[in-house]
Amino acid sequence: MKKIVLLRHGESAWNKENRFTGWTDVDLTEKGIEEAYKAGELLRKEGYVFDKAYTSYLKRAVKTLNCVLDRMDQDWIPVEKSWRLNEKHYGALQGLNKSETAEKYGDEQVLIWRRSYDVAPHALKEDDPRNPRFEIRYKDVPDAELPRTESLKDTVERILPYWKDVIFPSLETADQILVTAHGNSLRGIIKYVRNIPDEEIVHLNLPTAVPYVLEFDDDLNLVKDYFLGDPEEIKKLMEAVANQGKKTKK
Ligand SMILES: O=C(O)[C@@H](CO)OP(=O)(O)O
Repeated sequence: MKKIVLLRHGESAWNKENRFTGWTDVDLTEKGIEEAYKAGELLRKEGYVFDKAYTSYLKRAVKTLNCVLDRMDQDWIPVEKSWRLNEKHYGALQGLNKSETAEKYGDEQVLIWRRSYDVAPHALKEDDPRNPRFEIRYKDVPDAELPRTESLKDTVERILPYWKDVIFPSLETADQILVTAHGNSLRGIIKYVRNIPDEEIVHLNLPTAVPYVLEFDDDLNLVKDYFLGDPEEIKKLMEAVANQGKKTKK
């Protein structure tokens, strides 16, 4: 059985402050580092031996991967980073507190911005210092491909070439692959792989640092997918993520 493990990064500074993050390069908190080590411990106990890992250009994902591999004593495996695995770009919402945004625009609107498939938040202006075109790390990405905001649909469209051409074909020679990325970039991958309808993807909330396993048969058909860990605890964590966009959450 071939496996791809998807892992959202551990808690970041802006997860803790409940701010829209997107492409902002915030670090892990102490708790986030602990969560990442815990995920590594779980994967080690379950006997995972990864052939290769993929991650984004954002340090919360990169550092989570490093903690996981450290705990598994698999620091040596090849790692490839791609901007295409970055979080959904949250446009002008980046930096704003999610509950305060819900106070201002309502829970419904925030849910649409956070979880709908094809609605994007307002775009960053061309001269906004947060515009990715000013960042050296994206210097090799054609400007037309650099987002100023994204819907999940846009995110899926920029991830898919990388998934189809690089990550998925690597299963032909590898048995176990780890992808460490972000809540929405991974929702996009799961939506594609499981063929989840647009209106149902609203309900999927990925908790931080809980491994999600995709199992494939020898013909690379998906046969099983599941979270690793205690289902009751994971359910609570998923609900907590959903509630981050509500007025009552401070
Ligand atoms: O702010 C973000 O970039 C994401 C992930 O933390 O948040 P949300 O869960 O609101 O999509």
